[in-house]
Formats: sequence, structure tokens, C-alpha cells
Amino acid sequence: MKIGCPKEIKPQEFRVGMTPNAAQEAVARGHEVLIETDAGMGSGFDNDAYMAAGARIVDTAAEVFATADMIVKVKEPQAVERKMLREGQLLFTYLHLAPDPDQTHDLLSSGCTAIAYETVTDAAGGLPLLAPMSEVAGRLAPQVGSWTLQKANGGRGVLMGGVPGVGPAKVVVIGGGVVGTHAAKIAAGMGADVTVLDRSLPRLRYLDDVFGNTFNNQYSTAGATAELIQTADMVIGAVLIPGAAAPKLVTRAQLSTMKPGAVLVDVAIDQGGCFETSKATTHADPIYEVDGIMHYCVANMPGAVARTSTIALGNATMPFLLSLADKGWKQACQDDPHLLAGLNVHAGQLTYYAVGKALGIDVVSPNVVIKS
Ligand SMILES: NC(=O)C1=CN([C@@H]2O[C@H](COP(=O)(O)OP(=O)(O)OC[C@H]3O[C@@H](n4cnc5c(N)ncnc54)[C@H](O)[C@@H]3O)[C@@H](O)[C@H]2O)C=CC1
Ligand SMILES: CC(=O)C(=O)O
Ligand SMILES: [Mg+2]
Repeated sequence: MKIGCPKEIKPQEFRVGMTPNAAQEAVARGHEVLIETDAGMGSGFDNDAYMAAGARIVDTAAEVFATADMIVKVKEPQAVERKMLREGQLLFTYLHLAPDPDQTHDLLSSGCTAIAYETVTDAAGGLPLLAPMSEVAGRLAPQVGSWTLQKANGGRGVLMGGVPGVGPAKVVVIGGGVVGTHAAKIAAGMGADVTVLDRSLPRLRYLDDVFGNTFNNQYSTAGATAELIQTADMVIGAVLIPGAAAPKLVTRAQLSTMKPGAVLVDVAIDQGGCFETSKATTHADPIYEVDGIMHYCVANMPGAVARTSTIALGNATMPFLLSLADKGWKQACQDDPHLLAGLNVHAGQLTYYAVGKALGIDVVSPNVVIKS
């Protein structure tokens, strides 16, 4: 198979879809790998590293899209990339379609087959291709939140760990999955007083067993959230209902109940955000203020630490990528129901129910599509 990896073009996105190690494994199995020139530079992988792995460097994204059977990326295809996708081509990347009708319609009309990293599942009920980036974004959230809390950035001027004689910052994390757990660990490590809210009792039991008194946990209800945000210096949004638009858990009216200069970090922004006042921002211009409350809503947080993120993502995607290349998407998905869970679009049909529900589009079962 011809596997193509273009350079990411989302603003300030320095990750790349394939590492030289992944390219080398694909080449060793007889596949041809095309990398757009300088695609890996932002992650510290130069063209020579890919050529040493047996990949071919091509000059333009247009050539990658025109030649490859499978396109491997990190971020959802941008409008100019969507125009280059074609019928029968396989796209393997993050998509986050539920809050993105334009992208969804473009993918449907391209005729391509699109497998979304964020809905591929595993036997333990997890999301193995989302997890590494959730680990990164979770660990970054208290870091960027504490920067936003600084006075010069519009925050209330509170130090995470406090100092002797002055108490620490109060941090509330809504959602105790991968992002939430990593965010809580780092915030607690910085000395903050942390409470994690989740709707899953098994998850709360797990957090209690593993982390003991390192941070508090509480069952997530509208009432508990309303009470906790009033005293919070930082609220981190980390909820997920796989594939679906994020539920709005803090309303605009509630901002006036919070302390002026408190910070909302909405990591769930790639699924539309879990605060009513969230709108996606970029690394170039990451924060804004609404009703005295600072918001940080960068939809590609891991791009800030591109080298760590590219290697972590590549470790997780490689076995799936090799299976897709070796067998073709249909056989690979027939053999692995967890990979089939990643199928969002095929030949003009939407194949993921939560996306169809969010956007009001009819859905065809992926099980039907792979048998056609
Ligand atoms: N902005 C960025 O750069 C990045 C964003 N993300 C996003 O972060 C979000 C979270 O991802 P993960 O932690 O991997 O998901 P996860 O599935 O591991 O965790 C989500 C948690 O939210 C909980 N939850 C659902 N509804 C809730 C509610 N009403 N109240 C409290 N908890 C609730 C679930 O029980 C689950 O424990 C996703 O939208 C993901 O796409 C992930 C990586 C990077
Ligand atoms: C998960 C995701 O969208 C990201 O890493 O950018
Ligand atoms: Mg994202």
C-alpha cells in the first residue's frame, strides 16, 4: 500500500502522523511511505531520518494526497486538505466530527473512508488512540491553567501551591478519565487542593483506591458542580461521551457565581467544550475573558509539546496503521471490532451513531458497511 503523511497545517501544530520508526516498520512489510518534505521537523525528525527509514520525501501535500492509498495525519483535515481527499482513499487521523458539520459534510462528499483515532476502542473499554494525547493534555492543563491564573494574563493572581501561611489554589476537575486523572495528579503535585468530579462510581472507586488522599473525588451532579465552582480558582473540563458533543456543565449565568479572575481550562473543547462560554482557541492566542472569568480552550494542546506527543501517538497508532496497510481497511476492520469502532465515514455514508445524533444525519451501521 502507498501510505502518505502530509505536514500538519493547523496553526501551531508541530506534531506529525508518522515517526521514522513507524515508517521503517511499514517499509519493512513492503509498503511505500511518502512523507511531505519537513513534515517531521516540528517534532525533531528531519527528512534524512525518514529517508534512512526507507521513506520517500515528496515536495507537496498535493502530491501526497494524489498518490497515497492511505493518508495518516494527526489533526482533522483542514478545508484545503479535504478538497484533496478522493473516493476510495483511506484517512486515518483525529476527526472530532460531532461539533464540526462542515468537516463532516466535506468528508461525506469526498467519498473517502475515514477512521477516527478518537473512537477506536480497546478490550478494557478505553480509547487507546485518544489516551496518549489525553495523558499529555491532562498533564498540560494545570500548567497552562496556572500560567493563566497569573495576574498579567488576566487571572486572579493565585499560586498553585500557595506559600507557608497562605493556602493553595482550589482546582476542580470535571471528568475523572484519562485527561482528568493526569490533570489531577499534576495539579496535586503542584500543591493545589484538587477535587475530581465524575459520573462513574467505578471510576471514583478506582481514583480513591489508587490516589487515596492525594486529591478528593465527588459524584458529579449539577448541584455539586455549582457549589464547587464558586470557590474554585481553576476548573478543568475533562468530560467525554465518546464521539458525542460534550455536555455543557457550566452555564454562562454561573460565571457570575465564580471568583473574578478564576480560570476555566476546557480540554473537552475538541468535542465542542463542556462550558457554555467555551470557543476553540489556538496556541497563538490561547486565552480570552468572559464575565471576568478567563478561558483557555486550545483544541490541540499536545501540539505544544510536539516531540513527546508525536512519539506517544506514534506508539499507539502504529499497530493499527500496519494492520490497515497489510490487510486493507475492510479486512482489518472485519478482524478487529475495536478498529471498526473508529469507522466514522465510508463512501458518502456516516457510520458513527453519536455523530449522526449530534448533527442530525442518518447513519448506516458500520457492520453493514464492512459486509457490503
Ligand atoms: N484539547 C485537547 O488538545 C485535547 C482534548 N482531549 C479531549 O478531552 C476529553 C476527555 O478525554 P479523556 O479523558 O480521554 O476521556 P475519558 O473517556 O477517559 O474520560 C471522560 C470521563 O468523563 C466522565 N464523564 C462523562 N460525563 C460526565 C459528567 N456529566 N460529569 C462528570 N464526568 C463525566 C466519564 O465518566 C469519564 O470518566 C475528550 O473530549 C478528548 O477528546 C483529549 C486530548 C487532547
Ligand atoms: C485528541 C486531539 O484532538 C489532539 O491531540 O489534538
Ligand atoms: Mg483536539
